[in-house]
Amino acid sequence: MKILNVDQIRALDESTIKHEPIAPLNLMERASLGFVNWYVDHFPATTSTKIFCGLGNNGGDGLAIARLLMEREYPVEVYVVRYAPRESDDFMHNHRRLKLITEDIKYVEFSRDLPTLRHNEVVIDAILGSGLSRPAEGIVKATIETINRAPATVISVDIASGLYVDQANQPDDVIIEPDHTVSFQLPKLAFVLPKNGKYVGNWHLVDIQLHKRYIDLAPTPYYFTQPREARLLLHKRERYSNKGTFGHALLLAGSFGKMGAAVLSARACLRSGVGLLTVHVPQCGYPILQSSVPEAMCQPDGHQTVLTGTSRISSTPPSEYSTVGIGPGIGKAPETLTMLRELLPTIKKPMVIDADALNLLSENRELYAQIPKHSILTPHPKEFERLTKPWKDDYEKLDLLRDFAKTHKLVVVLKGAYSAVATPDGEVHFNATGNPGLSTGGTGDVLTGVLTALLAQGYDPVEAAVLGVYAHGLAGDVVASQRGPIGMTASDVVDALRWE
Ligand SMILES: NC(=O)C1=CN([C@@H]2O[C@H](COP(=O)(O)OP(=O)(O)OC[C@H]3O[C@@H](n4cnc5c(N)ncnc54)[C@H](O)[C@@H]3O)[C@@H](O)[C@H]2O)[C@H](O)CC1
Ligand SMILES: [K+]
Repeated sequence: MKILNVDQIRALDESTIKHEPIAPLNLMERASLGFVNWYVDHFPATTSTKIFCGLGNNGGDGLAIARLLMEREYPVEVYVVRYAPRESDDFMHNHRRLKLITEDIKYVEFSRDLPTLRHNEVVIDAILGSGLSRPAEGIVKATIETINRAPATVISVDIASGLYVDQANQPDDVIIEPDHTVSFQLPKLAFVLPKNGKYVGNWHLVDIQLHKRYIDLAPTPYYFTQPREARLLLHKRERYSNKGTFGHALLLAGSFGKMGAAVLSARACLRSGVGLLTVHVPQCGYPILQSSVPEAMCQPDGHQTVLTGTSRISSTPPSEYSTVGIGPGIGKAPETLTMLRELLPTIKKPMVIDADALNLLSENRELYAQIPKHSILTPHPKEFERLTKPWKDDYEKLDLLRDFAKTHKLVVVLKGAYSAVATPDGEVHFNATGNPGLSTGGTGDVLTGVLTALLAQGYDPVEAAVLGVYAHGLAGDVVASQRGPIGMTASDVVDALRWE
């Protein structure tokens, strides 16, 4: 599913009006009805509902929503925040329609006009929508502050008032902090950026049949992966396949005290359909890996506690495996850096690079050019900062991410809420699955194992990253639903991986 920018959203609106064709007022009615259907599904008709409307089309939506809820006998109060002398045409039209069914529309010009908001009521925020062009001030600001202080449940129409659709807010901007955002048809970039969490709440999309052809043709680097889209990437397993069909992966992982990372990664790799797996570990890890992951072959390093290289031990060079995954628990010993230095130029296929392998790279940036093109890197934000440089907000981080992936022709999975998969072409695919329970030790090692397995099976690296991140997050969601997010461990996530 595409994520469009604010100009495209406006043009999509116009394109729908022109091509369907539909009168703007009827499109507003359709959007408002979509919101109301969602609302009716979530809140009973006894819910005391206060709707705050601005003077533009977001406010127009609010007025239409008020009328539609009144028709359904919800106890509704309407507050129009009068911050400017002019209203939009569709606002005015809906204002007239609402006045036909109620005399009781309240106007907020000064703070004293604001009502007291209680915990057992719902506030619908229809003050400002995608038309936001400057920070909230004056009575708009005072209204937003009053709503944010209130114990009421808050639901924003389309987007929280004060939040920009696709550009950074300033730290002192006043923005609604909703419990839910009910938006129209397509997600907005602001919804998937981690720092905006409290300005978005739980977000939901209602389909208002905007012009499909416009959406299909609209150029955008940003996508939100829906479950259906991720599942389409899954390869079917042929009936007459054998373990050779699914590749032979080499995983370089572990060091003294960090063998758990190797075990988790290996187990995840095997649970993700790899045909054969060889794990290269320091000698101290040999009995650990052999006994805890009997399905994997184990190759001990020449060194007791850290990884130094495969060449003295094995006659099969890493380049002969279907793919190589490196990083979980390897530490940053000088010998391990030497190994990485020697390894990278020999690998001609995309590989998976994680954790301390990324840290070693960031401390030796001349190695970036040696990373096989289209390899998958899986940094968390701190690791990504080390690979690049600090950023001032999520939008700058996103630019850095796209730039880095494009410049080095890599697939970069920036982990976090809505993990972002950046492609060598400069696209970014935001992932829908996952929950805060995944912020626990070892889940990153699990992801490395998953991605290594997918590359070994011949998945295209971008598809592997999108599908792998989706499946990993989904496994986390399954665990969270069964035992709650707090007690979740990385081993649980491995066991919950499913491919169907
Ligand atoms: N695209 C769709 O899918 C549909 C969207 N709808 C709704 O329309 C709004 C966008 O409406 P618009 O009139 O363009 O903008 P706003 O209502 O957000 O703002 C009105 C107006 O206010 C001015 N303004 C901007 N910033 C401020 C500020 N900080 N303080 C005061 N005033 C400000 C500016 O001049 C704006 O033009 C969208 O969100 C949906 O809710 C349609 O109803 C249906 C289809
Ligand atoms: K709003």
